Amino acid sequence: MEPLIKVQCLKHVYPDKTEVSVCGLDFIVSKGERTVILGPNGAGKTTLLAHILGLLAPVEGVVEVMGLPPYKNFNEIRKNIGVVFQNVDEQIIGPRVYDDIAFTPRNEGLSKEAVHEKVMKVAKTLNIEDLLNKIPHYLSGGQKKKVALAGAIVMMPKILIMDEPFDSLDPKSKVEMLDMINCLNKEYGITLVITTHDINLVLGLADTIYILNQGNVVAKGTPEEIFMQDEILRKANLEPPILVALFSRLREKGYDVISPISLESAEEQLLLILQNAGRVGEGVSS
Ligand SMILES: Nc1ncnc2c1ncn2[C@@H]1O[C@H](COP(=O)(O)OP(=O)(O)OP(=O)(O)O)[C@@H](O)[C@H]1O
Repeated sequence: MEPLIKVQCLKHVYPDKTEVSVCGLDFIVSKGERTVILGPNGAGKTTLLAHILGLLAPVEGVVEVMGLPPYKNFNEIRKNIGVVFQNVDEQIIGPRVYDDIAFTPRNEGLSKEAVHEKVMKVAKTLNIEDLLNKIPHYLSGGQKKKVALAGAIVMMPKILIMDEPFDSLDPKSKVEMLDMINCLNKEYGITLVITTHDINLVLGLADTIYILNQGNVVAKGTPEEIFMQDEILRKANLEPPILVALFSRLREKGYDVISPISLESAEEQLLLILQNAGRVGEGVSS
């Protein structure tokens, strides 16, 4: 099956002559996949997203979304992609939250009733009905992210692109955002492409991870595969999630554990170790 997104050895030159390349492994995203892009500052993650969105045109290489070069088919491609930019202030434009979310459906010429139905549905999905009358400018950072997400998915796009969705969120809001994003993927089949520096959230978010470093796509794999590759991570200024690091230390000490992909899997394995040591239920305190 044709991938939804394909990028092969992309080269971009910004007006000030800064050259950015995303070469090495091909960047391929299939329908329904949750793809996370990791990499140090300046690796080219946002540049890659801008190409997928058709905001930039490559000097060399292939960028295709649904088989088409996005920059040449901007309107058609953008109908199928929702986006939440890193700085959401730049994308929230409505005088009230309701108008902001209603922007795209109104633009598409939907009737007043149809627009209202869409806005209310997405507000309910993201649990932001109480914000609809507010002035976006005065919302908190986390609320703004949710409003931007609502605007991005109000037309239920095939693909959702998010640049640093957890940036500046408090721990509880990060988990809420993570759950919302996963729900959009699970319930509505939306394909996800996400960049983040929040490595500890990646285990619960990614089917596939790509690592970008110094102009190259240096690794692609499942979280389990990626977080085993210490050398690649180190070179890209990345550290494995804390749970993965802990379990690799346990392995080094001879415990028969596998890298956990969730808190639940870590808990299960730790309880087993404690059970085998005969200490579960003893209220271990030392
Ligand atoms: N508009 C621009 N004009 C000139 N150079 C730019 C522009 N936007 C980005 N760059 C440069 O392109 C390179 C890649 O930047 P990009 O924002 O894609 O990296 P990133 O991986 O998203 O970084 P971060 O993790 O810090 O967000 C950097 O060297 C950056 O300075």
